[in-house]
Order: sequence, then structure tokens, then C-alpha cells
Amino acid sequence: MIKLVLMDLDGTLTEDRDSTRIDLDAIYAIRLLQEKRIKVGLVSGNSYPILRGLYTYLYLDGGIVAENGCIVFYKEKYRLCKQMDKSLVIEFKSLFKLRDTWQNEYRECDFGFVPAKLTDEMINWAKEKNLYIKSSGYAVHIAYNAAGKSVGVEKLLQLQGLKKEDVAAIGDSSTDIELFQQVGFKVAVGNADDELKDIADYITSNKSGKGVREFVDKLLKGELDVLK
Ligand SMILES: O=C(O)COP(=O)(O)O
Ligand SMILES: [Mg+2]
Repeated sequence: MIKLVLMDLDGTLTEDRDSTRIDLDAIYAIRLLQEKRIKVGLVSGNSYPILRGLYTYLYLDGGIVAENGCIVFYKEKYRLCKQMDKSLVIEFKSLFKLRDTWQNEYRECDFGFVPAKLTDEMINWAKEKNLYIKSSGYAVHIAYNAAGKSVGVEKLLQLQGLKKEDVAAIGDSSTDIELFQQVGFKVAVGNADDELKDIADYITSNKSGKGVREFVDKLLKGELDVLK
């Protein structure tokens, strides 16, 4: 039985994948889960302060994984990755002519840059330095390994004493592939990256936030084969 639903933020709770406007249907879906005592958590590349604020005002209790797995919050805050070296941020930005995302001043380990297009040159640069590098479609992220949403979600489930089978997750981008590795039921929104859809147990017909509502409605009506 699903006890926790982990939700990505950008491109999933929002109205679309190029928006930061949270879909009202997604908020309503969260309320429906809470009424059934199913916990909801956030798993995102966004910074901890941003997610902690959203977590507080959406009145969630399923925990937070911020900075693509590097920061976890469940009753207490945990940092799981090495703090980013500022000289590396400067080198990456100047080498690939990138700009800081506005949240970088609030980050510790995983830093985001725009434009969000990930190139082979960037991947090779990161590989040489054993860095995590992925694009969420909103930003290109780098962090010291071991990083990625899987690292944070594994810790979050441990903290709550939950098994994979107890947990479902919904996401939109390649950064959610690692999220899917740690949960029992994997949902891709209708406008998700193909590589995420390829490993999903269910793909919503609706995009982003409306897809969250569609998933939750079907989950609560028992229309999804979550106990596979
Ligand atoms: O921070 C980003 O780049 C996007 O974050 P997400 O993991 O919520 O999609
Ligand atoms: Mg996303």
C-alpha cells in the first residue's frame, strides 16, 4: 500500500515544463492524498530554503530532498554531498558561458546554471572531475559525487522506515531517473522526457500539474496496479 508520494517540483507540480507557476490541480491532489493520510514529500534540484518554504506552506510531512539529492530534511536537515568549491563554479561558468540561477546564493553542494542545455563538452568536463552533471530542463546542475536524487531519497526512506514498495514518485525530467530507482511505483507526467517515460509504470495523459491530479485520482480510486 502506498504510504508516501514523492513529487518533483519544476515541470511536475507546475502548469508546464517551462513554467514556475504551480498548478492548482496539483495542490488539490496533494490535499486529497493528505485526507487519506498518505504523506507527500518534495524531491527537487531546487535549493533547500525554497523547498522548505513550499513544504511548510503546503503543510507537507513526507520530507524533502533538495539540491538533486545533496540535502535531505525530515525532522532534521542532513547534507549528503561535499560542499561545492567556488573556484569550480567560476571555472564552469566561464568555460561554457553560463549564468548562475538565482538560487545559487542559497545552495551548498549542487549549483544550477542557465541556459539549461547540457552539451557533450560539459559532460566530458564533469567526467574528468568526477562531478554529477544533469539538466532538469530548467538548469544544468553540477555537484561532487556521489550526488543525484537517488542518494537523497535512499536517506529519506531510511529516516521514515519505509520500503520501496511503500513509495510512489512522479516526475518530468532525466534528473528524476535516479528518483525512480528508489521507489516502487514510478509515474511520468505526459510531457516528460522520453527517457523517463521509458522506465515509468504509468504515464499520465495530462501534462505536469494536471498529470499529478490525474495520477492521484486514479491512485485513490484503486485504478493503478501499484502492487506489481
Ligand atoms: O532545480 C531545477 O533545475 C529543477 O528542479 P526539479 O528537480 O524540481 O525539476
Ligand atoms: Mg522537474
